[in-house]
Formats: sequence, C-alpha cells, structure tokens
Amino acid sequence: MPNITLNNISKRYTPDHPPAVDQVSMEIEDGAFMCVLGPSGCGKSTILRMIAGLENLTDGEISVAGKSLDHVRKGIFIPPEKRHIGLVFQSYALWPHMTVARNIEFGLKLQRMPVQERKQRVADMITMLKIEGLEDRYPAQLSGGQQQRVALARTLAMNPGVLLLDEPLSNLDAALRLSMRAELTRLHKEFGTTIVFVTHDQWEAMTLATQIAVMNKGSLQQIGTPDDIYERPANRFVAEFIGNPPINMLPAESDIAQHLVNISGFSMSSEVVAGQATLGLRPEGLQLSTDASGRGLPVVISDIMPTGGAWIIELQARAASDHTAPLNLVYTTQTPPMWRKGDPVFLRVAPHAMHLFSKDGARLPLSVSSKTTAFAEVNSPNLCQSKTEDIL
Ligand SMILES: Nc1ncnc2c1ncn2[C@@H]1O[C@H](COP(=O)(O)OP(=O)(O)OP(=O)(O)O)[C@@H](O)[C@H]1O
Repeated sequence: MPNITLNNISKRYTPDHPPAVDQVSMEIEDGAFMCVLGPSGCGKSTILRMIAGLENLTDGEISVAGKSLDHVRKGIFIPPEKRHIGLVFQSYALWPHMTVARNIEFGLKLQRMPVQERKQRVADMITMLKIEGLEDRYPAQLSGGQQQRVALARTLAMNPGVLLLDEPLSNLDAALRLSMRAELTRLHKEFGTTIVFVTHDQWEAMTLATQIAVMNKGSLQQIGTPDDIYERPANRFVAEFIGNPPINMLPAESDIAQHLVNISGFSMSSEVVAGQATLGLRPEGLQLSTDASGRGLPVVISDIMPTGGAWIIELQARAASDHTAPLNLVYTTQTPPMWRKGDPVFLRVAPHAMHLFSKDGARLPLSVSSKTTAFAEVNSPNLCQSKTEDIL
C-alpha cells in the first residue's frame, strides 16, 4: 500500500476569505491509521476531499506512492474515479433506488467480480457490519445509523488500499460506535489498509489512530502518535483541545504556578515569568494528600462531581502572599474520593502533567531546578522539611 504525501497544500474557496486549508504538509505512511482532528470548520473535510480528488488544490501537491495526483504548478489533476481510493462521508450517498444488498454489491459488479464471489463478499459485509435482516430494504427505510453502516459496508467490500472516512460513526449510538471502532481497528490490522479518518471527537482519535494530525483554522498544529499529542502538546491550542476535562491553565507568574513548578523539581526563568507565559496542568496529573508535613500547595475541595466510575473534583487554591482572586483547578480521579466539599488538602502535580506555554502559545521547556528538591524526593516523608507557608 502506498504512502500519501501532502506537500504544502492550500485551499481557498473564495478570494475574500482566509484559506480553508493553509500550506499543510504531512506524510501518511503506508498502513497508517491517520486521524485528522480539530474543531468544526478547521479544514478537516477539505483535506479529505482534496485527497479524494473532489476538490482541486489552490496550491501544493498531493502524491500517492510518489505519483502526483494533483500538482497545481505542473497542471496535474487525476480525477477521483482513477485514484482507487475508498470514501465514506457523513452524508452516506447511498443509491436510493437500490436495496441494501444491491448498494453493497454495486461496486463489485462494476469491478466484474464473479457472481459467486460477489454474493459471498456482500454476505460477509452484512455480517461484519451487523445489518442482517436489512438486505432487501431501501435506504429511505433505514435509520441514519443503519445507512452509515451500509455506506461503510459498500466501501469496505471494495477492499480499497486507501480508505477515507469523514466522521463515519457520527450517527451511531454509543454502543454501536464502540463496536464499530473495534471493527475498524480490526480491519485496519487485518488488511493493512491506509486509513485517513476525519473527526472532531478527540476520544475517537486517541483510541483509533496510529497518528493524529491536529488542525486549527486551516493550519496543521501538530502531527504525532496519540501519546505525543497528549504528553508533548506542541502548543497551547493542542494542549487545550486534547484532554477531557480540559487542561488547567494558570498564569505562570502566579505564586501558585511557581510553587507547583518548584515542588516538582522544575524552575521557570524570570523572562518566562515576566513574559505572560501560561502553565498547563493536566487534571489527571494532580495529586492530593492530607499530609501537611509535605510541601504541597494548600487547597480546598470546592466541589465533587461523580461521573460514573470517575470523579471530577474542583479545587480552590489561594497563595498566602497573593491578594488576587483564588484560582480554581480541576482534578480527576478514578479512585473514590475520601474527601468532602470544604475539606482542606495539599496539592502536588506529577512533573509529566506540567506544560509551559509562551504568550503566543508556543511550547516552552521547564528547566530542572538546581535549588529545589526533585518531585520523587518530595514524596519521601524524610525530605519533606519545608512547610507550604515557607514557599508561598
Ligand atoms: N464549498 C465551499 N465553499 C466555500 N467555503 C467552504 C466550502 N466548503 C467548506 N468551506 C469553508 O471552509 C472551511 C473548512 O471547512 P471544512 O468542511 O473543511 O471544515 P471541517 O473541519 O471539516 O468542519 P466540520 O467538522 O464542521 O465538518 C469552513 O470555514 C467552511 O465554511
């Protein structure tokens, strides 16, 4: 199966509007499951439609296995039907005058697959996508979720080398979405199909993708494995877009931010602090304890919200030396909390859950502090000599 290369591609639908896609480059490797993720209107579908050949590029080049499919400056454009790419869009585009079985069979017939093999393939797809009993219905007699599965069956039946999916699970209920995700992962592993999957659902992207491309306002923000994107967000936009509940953001110059950074064994240079930087703290990386002998930040539990197997806990933090309004932080845990609303506790943050961003949103490194005790040592009771009040 081929690599897909996007080389500086742009799409401008109307001259008086900013480009829907702005100089995006990426390499989608053979056999990748690439999720293009981003908020509504960021250009995800436009990218997919350009790969499919349903939209011309305004600039740049798309090639598959080194062969140009669209190259603006060279005047190359290969039409969609010659690209051998399977497509499933949100709007399923089923043939309204054909039954489910005939819809699935249609492409195979065009390929001149022998009848016996064709019937078997249709039957396999019907079983795989759990649409048994619907074979003789017409699209108008199906629910949205059923139509979506028929559209997937019709495309998968063709066994395409490249499969483009635009929010193909959006109309399915939660249980069906889960089983379809598992099915897609299985298909991907089994057939090695290169999949480009558009979604605005970060959970879907994190669970399915081998690579995620995060987009915002037509620009590529970051491309990497789900772990890269989550653990090393390239900028503030990515850090805030990924994560549920979203990452806590604090002004880096606040005493609270500096204390939390210090007790994790890091430091921030004075230029960073003066430059309106922001400290991001992942809610699941916060750690609470009742141990007042440590150097944790004193906070108060202001709310506890059970979410079925997990808890979202709101914390209020106020630095002793700080006369500004207290800061609210969100903490999540899968362990039943032993606290009640109003309880005072001490907060620390796992070093890997801290992310620093400049005023313009670029990721900044946190330097390892030469003065403070490393986080692992802070956890040791023997080394917890300094009281919170000494630092705040
Ligand atoms: N045919 C078109 N003519 C003019 N503008 C368009 C056209 N199609 C899309 N756009 C604009 O281009 C931008 C990107 O649209 P696109 O559909 O690619 O975004 P998206 O990220 O897929 O959004 P969603 O998640 O809502 O489907 C949007 O601002 C949209 O309004």
